[in-house]
Amino acid sequence: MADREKLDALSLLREGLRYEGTGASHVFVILGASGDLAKKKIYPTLWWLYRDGLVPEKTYFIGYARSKMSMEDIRQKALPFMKVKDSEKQKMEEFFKVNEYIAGSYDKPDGFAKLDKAIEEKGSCNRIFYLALPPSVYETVTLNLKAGCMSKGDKWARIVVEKPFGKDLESSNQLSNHLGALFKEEEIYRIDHYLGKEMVQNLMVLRFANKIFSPVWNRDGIASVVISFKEPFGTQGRGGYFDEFGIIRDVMQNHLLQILTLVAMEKPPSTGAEDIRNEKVKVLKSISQVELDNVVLGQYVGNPEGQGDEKQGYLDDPTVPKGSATPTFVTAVLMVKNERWEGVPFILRCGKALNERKAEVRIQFKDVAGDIFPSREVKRNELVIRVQPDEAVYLKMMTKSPGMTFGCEETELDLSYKSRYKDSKLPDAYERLILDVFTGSQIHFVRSDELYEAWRIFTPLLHK
Ligand SMILES: NC(=O)C1=CN([C@@H]2O[C@H](COP(=O)(O)OP(=O)(O)OC[C@H]3O[C@@H](n4cnc5c(N)ncnc54)[C@H](OP(=O)(O)O)[C@@H]3O)[C@@H](O)[C@H]2O)C=CC1
Ligand SMILES: O=C1O[C@H](COP(=O)(O)O)[C@@H](O)[C@H](O)[C@H]1O
Repeated sequence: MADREKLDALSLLREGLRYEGTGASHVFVILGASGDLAKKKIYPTLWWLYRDGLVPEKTYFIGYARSKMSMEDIRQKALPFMKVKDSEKQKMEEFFKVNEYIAGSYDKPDGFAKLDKAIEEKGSCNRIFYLALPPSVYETVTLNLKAGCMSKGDKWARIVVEKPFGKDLESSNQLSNHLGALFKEEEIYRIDHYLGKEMVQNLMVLRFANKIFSPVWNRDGIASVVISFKEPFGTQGRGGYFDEFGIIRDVMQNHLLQILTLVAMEKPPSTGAEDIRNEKVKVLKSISQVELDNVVLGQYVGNPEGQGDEKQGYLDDPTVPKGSATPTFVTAVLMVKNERWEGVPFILRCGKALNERKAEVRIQFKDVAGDIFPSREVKRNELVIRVQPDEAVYLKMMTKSPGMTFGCEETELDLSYKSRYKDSKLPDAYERLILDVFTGSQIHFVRSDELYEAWRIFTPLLHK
């Protein structure tokens, strides 16, 4: 991490923890520590934050799951994803010294009593519980946490929940009601990792810190908005999970819809979490349920002439049930029915096993009225925000073809991060979000009413 960014993150950390007294220790508990997300994302992220001095002093980490494993086993599973340099080996040893693992069940209190005892041994501390678990066990686990593992005295506890937050409006409401009965909203951190991505976070700055965009950011200036996500690989053995959920629940209802809200919302009164989330909810409320007529669904098939994985269709994955009709691709048109956006289509598209990895937002502006150029070459302006790979913002615009000619041509005003910010290393989305959990910032987390609206928009389609 570049020095400037590290300083910013450190000041954020200090700011967030300012009122908690010095020397308060923190315990970060990973429930489901034996699993895929834990090894690929959570342990590596905790290590990067620890390595960069971005967790509070005296922070301890406890893994919890049913499997009889040792901390050494967990370490071996996570190491391939941790990107440890030779020069960091000593620091990594220190990191694992403040890690431990406890085996226990999810549905009985004994394991949670053991967990609480292990936390208590660290002294009076703030507690973060990260549910890296299948949603089927959220209810029992949170009941047990509430009953036996909450912080004491003036210390806080925060619960981090991974998507999927339910399967439709009804199941999501059930989960929300359950969590709402146990914890206050400010204790619940619903992660949508797209909210931790650099260019998704940049949307608000681009929109609200640039005078040039505000007069045209509406139905008078914009013809359409396309938000897309493409991945070049298929289910890769995650077919069991994916087939139950499908691409709409996996990507569109959460990641793409979150991006849409940031593109379409009104300017919030401040950058406070509640102000921003209030505006996001207002936009969602203006979106009507998606109609089947406005949707195209697809499922990838194998290419017999392709290379390697390309030969495999969705139904060739042994973890996918035979004959499944689960979509792996979807395009849907959403309309935001308010004064700013009436008539502007928001086209969301996402798919697995496509030709490339790309996520981007394309804002297409309207035609220039009364084109005076004889060649009729004038094309619409387009503002593209490339989320990944190679973060960039570029504006497609017309310019005079250089030289004697008076013709026009399309060109780009290009802000590519690789060339403009050569020395910056952008943190991973999970790094930002876990740091936010420590500092208590919910700006980039999903509030329960946002979730309600998101499911309202997609549930009828999903049921069809
Ligand atoms: N993996 C990923 O890339 C991503 C995952 N997520 C979400 O994160 C959460 C965790 O995902 P992931 O790590 O892949 O899941 P896993 O299937 O790896 O499950 C995590 C752990 O939970 C326990 N577990 C698994 N199945 C059950 C079950 N049926 N009943 C009780 N316990 C079970 C296992 O631990 P043990 O048996 O030791 O108790 C397992 O190691 C999920 O909500 C997922 O949707 C979100 C984004 C990406
Ligand atoms: O949440 C999910 O996101 C990933 C894509 O994340 P990215 O950060 O690599 O773009 C997707 O592969 C997965 O199916 C989905 O559950």
